[in-house]
Amino acid sequence: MIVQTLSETKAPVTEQPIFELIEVEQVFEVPKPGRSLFSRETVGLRALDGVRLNIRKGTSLAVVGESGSGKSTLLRVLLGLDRPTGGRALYRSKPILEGRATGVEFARDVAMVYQDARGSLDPRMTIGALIAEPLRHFKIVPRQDEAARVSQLLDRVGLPADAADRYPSGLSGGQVRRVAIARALASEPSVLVADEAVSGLDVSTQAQLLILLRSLQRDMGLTLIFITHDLGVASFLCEEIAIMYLGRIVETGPTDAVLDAPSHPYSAALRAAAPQFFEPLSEPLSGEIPSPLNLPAGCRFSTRCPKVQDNCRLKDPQLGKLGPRRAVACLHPLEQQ
Ligand SMILES: Nc1ncnc2c1ncn2[C@@H]1O[C@H](COP(=O)(O)OP(=O)(O)OP(=O)(O)O)[C@@H](O)[C@H]1O
Repeated sequence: MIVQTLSETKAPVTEQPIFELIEVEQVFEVPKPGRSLFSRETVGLRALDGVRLNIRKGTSLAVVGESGSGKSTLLRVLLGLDRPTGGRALYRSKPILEGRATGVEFARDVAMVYQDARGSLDPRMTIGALIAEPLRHFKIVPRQDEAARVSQLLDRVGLPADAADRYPSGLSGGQVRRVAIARALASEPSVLVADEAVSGLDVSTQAQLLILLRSLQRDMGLTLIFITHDLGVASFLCEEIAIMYLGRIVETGPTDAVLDAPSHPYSAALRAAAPQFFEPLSEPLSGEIPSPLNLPAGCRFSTRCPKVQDNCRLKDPQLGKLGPRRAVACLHPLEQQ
């Protein structure tokens, strides 16, 4: 099987991506392991390493990977919370700036639903005031129309209008997530970024929230970027998937195609580890993800890969095109049926 590197491939022209990550690196200086108490020696921890990703406008993308694979770091770069130490991160073809410098337009257009929804809401404010806050901040509607817009937003996320007078402490976990979604939608964003937005809830509440998020994404034409550990969630919610391992994207493409016939052994192992959704195809993953302070030589998955071959320990595979909208970083990708 021939795998070209992306830079060699002339992809057919599609719509302009809303986000582009070009060889993005994020290196954190951390205390050197085993240093003496008084030493200030540091080493670079490569949380993101040569990440290349185009996110098309209006798509839904799941970013999946084990703990420590770099999902949250990627998200912080996309949100302009951290500036990458290398490469380029673009939003609508312009560099993403950091913090306040991202500007009002970016803050309005790219909304976030945090994993800790309850913690992200001020417990002293009513739900109505919490949702009105971004309406006012971004001057979305005149003051006299705020209450009506709050009711509309509550209705859109499946909460009754009288929820506006309640406080976060009076709501269930699922209801609080709905409030966080309503608040994110208040600024009329075109991008919604959600970090494990349905984790830690019972299965039926999770299902209701996933149905809500899917209908919002489709009806409003939102670009949805969804971070999750759960392949079942990714497959239900997202048209596209990017699978991360140790700071790299190792496989990306349409979710159904990737999950039906994974090309990277890591993707296959993740799928095999989700028996509630899939028939096991290959052996589940064994061992821990290595430390990013001590990256394996060659392919970084080589220490755990059931298909490892000699050259995998020597050569570091780059993400290469595998077909239309599909790419994989593996020297010996699994054969596609
Ligand atoms: N501010 C930081 N300083 C130092 N190291 C960091 C920092 N943020 C993240 N890291 C390290 O970068 C690597 C990637 O972390 P990240 O939180 O992005 O992973 P993740 O895939 O989101 O994990 P999880 O699913 O557990 O949230 C980890 O080794 C983590 O310890």
